[in-house]
Amino acid sequence: MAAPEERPAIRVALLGCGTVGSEVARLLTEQAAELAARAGAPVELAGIAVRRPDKHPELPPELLTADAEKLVTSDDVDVVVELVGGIEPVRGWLLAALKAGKSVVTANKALLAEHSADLFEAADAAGADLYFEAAVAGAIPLLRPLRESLAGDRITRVMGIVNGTTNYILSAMDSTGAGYAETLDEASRLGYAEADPTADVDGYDAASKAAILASLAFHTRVTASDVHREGIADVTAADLAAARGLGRTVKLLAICERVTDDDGVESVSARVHPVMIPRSHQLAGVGGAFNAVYVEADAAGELMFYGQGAGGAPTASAVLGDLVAVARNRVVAGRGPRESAHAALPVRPMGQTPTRYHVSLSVADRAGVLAQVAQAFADHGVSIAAVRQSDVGDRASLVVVTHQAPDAALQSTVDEIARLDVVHEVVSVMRVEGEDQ
Ligand SMILES: NC(=O)c1ccc[n+]([C@@H]2O[C@H](COP(=O)([O-])OP(=O)(O)OC[C@H]3O[C@@H](n4cnc5c(N)ncnc54)[C@H](O)[C@@H]3O)[C@@H](O)[C@H]2O)c1
Ligand SMILES: N[C@@H](CCO)C(=O)O
Ligand code: NA
Repeated sequence: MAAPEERPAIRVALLGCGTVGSEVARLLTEQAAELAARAGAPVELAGIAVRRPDKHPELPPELLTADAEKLVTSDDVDVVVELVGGIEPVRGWLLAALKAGKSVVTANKALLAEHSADLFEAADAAGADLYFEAAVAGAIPLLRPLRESLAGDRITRVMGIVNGTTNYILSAMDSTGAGYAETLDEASRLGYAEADPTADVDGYDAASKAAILASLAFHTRVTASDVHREGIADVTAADLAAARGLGRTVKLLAICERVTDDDGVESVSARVHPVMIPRSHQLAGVGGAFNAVYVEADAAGELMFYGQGAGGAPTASAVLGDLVAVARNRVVAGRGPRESAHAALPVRPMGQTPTRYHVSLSVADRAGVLAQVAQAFADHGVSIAAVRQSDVGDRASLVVVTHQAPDAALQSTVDEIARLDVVHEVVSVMRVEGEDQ
């Protein structure tokens, strides 16, 4: 076999040269010799598509174009690296590239969470590769472990912090005691939240990632619309104070589970919502903009993946890893893993998903109140795990933590409790994960 530098180069079309793309372009140039040695052939930029080429004096003008559509099907291109983001027009470009036999590396979780089936089909038909490690948890190697290293195991659960912006905000609210709006303003001022933080704070970003994780973990097509989504905008300083009182904290978690019902029928549940977890839980110690994901599998047991989930260079690391994998496959005329959706499990609605609740109430401090509250739980078939009462003047603060019950039963219980005359205020309602110490 010829030396790597003597083999025909793998030619790369880079779409987008912003936060992540500019780091990919830099590393491709600076590490050209090492990348060639690892891939088995030189990996070279054939073109870079950006919205405004005149705004990029730092890039070689002969590589720049505003016409991504034309670049992706050019005969001179083997691999398309997409770092533009969003669904249209990117979906059309990538389908055209795959149909033309180009392999695709992308960091685009929004696109993959909606359209990975079409993209994989196009890749399969043309014998091309589709890699997307950077789309979930940035630099952290997580998707390839799920697709490859754990392909022989049976995964039962994937749970973690997959959005750095919301983790930063919740960590700050926990340490300062400040409210949500105030903390979001501060995060924006410091550059930890984007100008439009909607996709992060309302949980859309995490829900896309949950869909991708559930699809890979359970060999089932799961799209973003299958994921139950709640963001952090309704998390209050009172919620964090209630959590603190119980030795817990609040995190926005993506939780993907294989659920088996009493008849042995399996389904998949995927959800994103704020959760109270014990401070002793390893995810509680994940602060600031970091990401961490737990994977539980039958044979492997528990695995934890931790690191930087965003940022130009960390995300570019994952993109370049994929690019080397794709280049290696090209050099030996092979292919990476295809879509694995053979299990085709049904997706369980949130209402039927077993969860546990923490409910903090301000109630009248008189005989029979606790009995009325307990009766509401009993009426909905919800079993109570712990109750704590403390007196505050003529009122009492009542904290109830439940055992697992269908989420819909827990919701109806809380609705009924809120209507009881003896309940002055529902101070905080939140799902809980992890054992109490
Ligand atoms: N920034 C991060 O930390 C991070 C982390 C993980 C994944 N991602 C994903 O990576 C992708 C890129 O993110 P980013 O932060 O680098 O975005 P960015 O906004 O910094 O860069 C986007 C780039 O796309 C180009 N572009 C936009 N429209 C175009 C068009 N019509 N034709 C050609 N070029 C066009 C822009 O010129 C710009 O260079 C997104 O899918 C994002 O979700 C980003
Ligand atoms: N906006 C995302 C970037 C990584 O996908 C975050 O805050 O984690
Ligand atoms: Na990753």
